[in-house]
Amino acid sequence: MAVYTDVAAEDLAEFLKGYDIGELLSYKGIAEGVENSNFLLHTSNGAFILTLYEKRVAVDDLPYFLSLMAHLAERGVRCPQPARNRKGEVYSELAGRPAAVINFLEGMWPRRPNAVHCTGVGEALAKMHLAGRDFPMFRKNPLSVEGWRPLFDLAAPRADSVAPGLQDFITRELDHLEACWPKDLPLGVIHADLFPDNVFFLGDKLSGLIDFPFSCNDILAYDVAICLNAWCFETDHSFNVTKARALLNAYGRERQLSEAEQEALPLLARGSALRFLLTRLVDFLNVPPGALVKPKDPLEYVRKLRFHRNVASVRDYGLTQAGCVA
Ligand SMILES: Nc1ncnc2c1ncn2[C@@H]1O[C@H](COP(=O)(O)OP(=O)(O)OP(=O)(O)O)[C@@H](O)[C@H]1O
Ligand SMILES: N[C@@H](CCO)C(=O)O
Repeated sequence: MAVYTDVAAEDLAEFLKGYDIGELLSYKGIAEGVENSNFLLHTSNGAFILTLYEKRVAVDDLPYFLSLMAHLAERGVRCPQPARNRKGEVYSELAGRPAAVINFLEGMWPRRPNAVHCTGVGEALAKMHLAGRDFPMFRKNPLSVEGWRPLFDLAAPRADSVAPGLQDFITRELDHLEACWPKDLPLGVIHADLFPDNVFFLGDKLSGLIDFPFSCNDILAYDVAICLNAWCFETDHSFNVTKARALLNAYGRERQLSEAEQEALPLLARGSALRFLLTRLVDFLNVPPGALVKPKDPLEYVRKLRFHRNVASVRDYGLTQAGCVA
């Protein structure tokens, strides 16, 4: 359960007096997520989510992703909206952390994603990329290729305690990706963490996207690669090409991937696998004492990375050749 920071009832009640969202009736910590502390609030006006932003979220970045959520919603992308307090601010401070209240989104994230879910996420991702084209703010991705080595430095000395040879494996991968990372692919606003637990469905119909603190400006196809990793592998670690084809097809119907983007997919997927391997490894080695959180398995992403290293062409992702979908 991700509650790193506890909130006393009287502090929360005081904090909520600054908002016009009703009287606090109840609240509880949410048993999901690993990054931030989340609480479900019930007030006399309905249900809300309170987030206290933790280590990976800089206060200066809050206006970017809270404004992005408003921008996307105005363009038809379903996502929660930040509430404004009586001073007009979308975030303020609670229990010593930056905190925001957003509206509760109906739906459930899929515990066992199928090809229909993958179609939904491919379509929603492309629509988000298109809706982000006129978003005026800019945020560089701190977890893109330049950010990986500093992250690795935090974990390298203890990496082999997680799996023998891991330090060497990551070093070689990092050297390769830093040398070959693509420079000329289309850029835009990306979600950067669109995992199944961040996409809600009502039945088979996608009801919304959540969790924007990693959103930033980066290579659009990198976001597609993140989704391939997050949605298209089975629990036995095998790659499911039917799901990948569904995701890529649906994405392509809204925003066609260029030939260069398709050719770069295996490399982008390797990079995305390394990014999540590294953040998971750092978290695994540094669980804060007393935090109610179950760290995610870094080695899952070693397996995914190995898969992409052996990908010979985009056919392995369900694409017949650049520009055509099988
Ligand atoms: N707007 C919302 N409406 C309904 N439930 C929400 C909403 N936002 C968050 N949740 C609930 O809180 C859980 C954790 O939220 P979230 O994924 O944002 O946590 P996180 O720790 O910031 O992220 P993560 O570990 O996925 O990066 C979600 O799985 C969901 O159950
Ligand atoms: N989605 C991430 C955690 C939040 O960034 C992971 O599964 O490693």
